[in-house]
Amino acid sequence: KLEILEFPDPRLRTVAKPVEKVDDELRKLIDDMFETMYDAPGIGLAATQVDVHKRVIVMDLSDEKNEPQVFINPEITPLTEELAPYEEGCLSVPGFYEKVKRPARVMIKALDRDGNAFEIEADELLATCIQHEIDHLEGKLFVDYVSRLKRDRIKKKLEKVHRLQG
Ligand SMILES: O=C(O)C[C@@H](Cc1ccccc1)[C@H](O)SCc1ccccc1
Ligand SMILES: [Zn+2]
Repeated sequence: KLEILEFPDPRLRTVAKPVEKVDDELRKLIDDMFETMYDAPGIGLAATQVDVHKRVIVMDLSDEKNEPQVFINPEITPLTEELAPYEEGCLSVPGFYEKVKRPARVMIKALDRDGNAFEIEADELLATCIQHEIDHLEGKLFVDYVSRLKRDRIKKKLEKVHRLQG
């Protein structure tokens, strides 16, 4: 299992670099990310969250936890101006949930775990989750979409928890 960085850790603000080579070493990272995500548990995880600054995302939205999806060097294009709200959480901001509005339908182009290019259209939870994960690769967190006041309160509460953990 890999350790998940927690807000306000400045390493979460790193902009991830594109993957050069989809090789066995990268596939080992991907497998470790899936193990970490399923254990958390979560439905998505970006490499940034485990302090690896490469453009790699893993996701599994299925109830049975048997539909793993990998997005390497993802590119996203909104397909509508319509925004859809969702009560988002984040494994890097444990215990906090805030309403975030994001484009309701997006096109995603990425490489899969074998390095093959693919393109999918996403809506609903898939659209929300992939946009949340791509934000991580840009060093952005869902708390960046709430007021400074709310964000500072969340920061103070988590800093206290981290102090108590020693
Ligand atoms: O990136 C993460 O931290 C994992 C996120 C992914 C996510 C955030 C917001 C909306 C959808 C997905 C979550 O912590 S995974 C936990 C979860 C499970 C079901 C629905 C929403 C979030
Ligand atoms: Zn997150």
